Amino acid sequence: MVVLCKPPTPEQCSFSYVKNFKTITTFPPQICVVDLSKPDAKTLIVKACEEFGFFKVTNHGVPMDTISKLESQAINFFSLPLDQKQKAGPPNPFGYGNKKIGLNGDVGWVEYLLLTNDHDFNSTKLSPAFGHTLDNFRSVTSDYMCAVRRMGCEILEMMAEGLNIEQKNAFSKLLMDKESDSVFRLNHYPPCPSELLGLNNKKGENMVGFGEHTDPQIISLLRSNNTSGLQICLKDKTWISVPPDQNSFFVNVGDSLQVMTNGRFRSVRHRVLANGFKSRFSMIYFCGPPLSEKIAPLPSFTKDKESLYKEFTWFEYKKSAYATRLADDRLCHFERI
Ligand SMILES: C=C1C[C@]23C[C@@]1(O)CC[C@H]2[C@@]12CC[C@H](O)[C@@](C)(C(=O)O1)[C@H]2[C@@H]3C(=O)O
Ligand SMILES: O=C(O)CCC(=O)C(=O)O
Ligand SMILES: [Fe+2]
Repeated sequence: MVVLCKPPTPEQCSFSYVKNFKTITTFPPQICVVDLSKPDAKTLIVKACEEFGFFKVTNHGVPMDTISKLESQAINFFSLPLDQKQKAGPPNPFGYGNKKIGLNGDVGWVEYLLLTNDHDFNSTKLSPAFGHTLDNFRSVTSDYMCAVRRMGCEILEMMAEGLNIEQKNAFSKLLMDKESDSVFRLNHYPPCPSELLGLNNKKGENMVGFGEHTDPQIISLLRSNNTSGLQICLKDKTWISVPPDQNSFFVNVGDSLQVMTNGRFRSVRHRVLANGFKSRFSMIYFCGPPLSEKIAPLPSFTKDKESLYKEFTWFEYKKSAYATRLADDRLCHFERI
C-alpha cells in the first residue's frame, strides 16, 4: 500500500519524541499475568502492584461481544471526517480531542473521546457526530462500562484480601458509590506517516502517541486492539514494551491507590509510542472515587510506617492534577515533608 504523506506542519513539528535506547523488550515479557479464576490471583495482584504497579488480567469476565461492539462503534466514530468529529469537541474535559492532551500544552499523535458520566449523552455535543447511531453508542458504552466496573470491583476486592485488609470492600466501595468520579476514554492512534517517524528513527527516537504520565485515579482498566505502543517504566527507570493482547485487560495502579497504600503500591509511569503501520485503538476506564472522598493511607498502612502523604479530597487532587503537564509528578504536592 502506498501512503501519501504531506510535509509536517509547524504544529506537527512540536510533537514530542523519546530516545528509545533505554527501552528494552524482554522475552518472555516481564509483565505479570493474573488469571482471575485462579486461587493465587490475590497474591499475584499484590506482588505485581508492589513491583510494577501494572499487570495483565485474563479470565476477566467481560464478554468479548460487549468489547467488540464498542470497538466497532469507536472505529466508526474515528473514521468520520475531522470536521464532524470536532463537533463533539473540544474536550472540557468531556468531548473529542485531537493531538492536544489536557489544557497545559501536551501534544501527542492521538485523537480521543472522553466521557465523564451518563449526562454526557444528553449533551448536544455528541449528536451531530453520531447522528442516529447515538442511542446504540450509548447502549454499548453503558454495557461495557458496567461489565468493566464489575471486573474492577472484583480486582479491588482481591487486592484488599491479598493485603489482609479487614474490610474487603475498602477500595471497591469507592467504585461502587453512585457518586464515583470515573472517566472513560477511547483513544485512536492513527498510523504515523513514515516521514515523521523515519526522520526521527535515524536519531534513535520515537514519536510519542501519548506522553509519559501516571494516572491520578485508583486503578485504570485498559483494553486495546492488537497494535503495540504501550510501554511502562520500571523501578530502575528502564522502559519496557507491553505486548498487546486484545483478549486481556491491563491494570494500572493510579496515584490515589499509591496514597491509600502509603506507597506500598506504586502508580505506574506509562506512555504510548506511535506506530508507523497500524492504528491502535484503546479504551480505558479510570476508576475514580467520589469527589468528596478523603484520600489518605488506610490505617493498616500506618501502623509501622509514618504516613507519607497529607490527607486530601479527590476534588482537591483532581483540581491540582488538571493544572499540571502530563509528565509532572502530581503527588509531590501532597507528600509530608
Ligand atoms: C495533561 C493532562 C491530561 C490529563 C489532565 C492533565 O492535566 C494531567 C493528567 C492527565 C490524565 C492522565 C490519565 C487520563 O488519561 C486523564 C483523563 C486523567 O484523568 O488524567 C488525563 C487528563 C486528560 O486527558 O484530560
Ligand atoms: O491508549 C493507551 O493505551 C494508554 C493511554 C493512557 O495511558 C491514558 O489515556 O491515560
Ligand atoms: Fe494513562
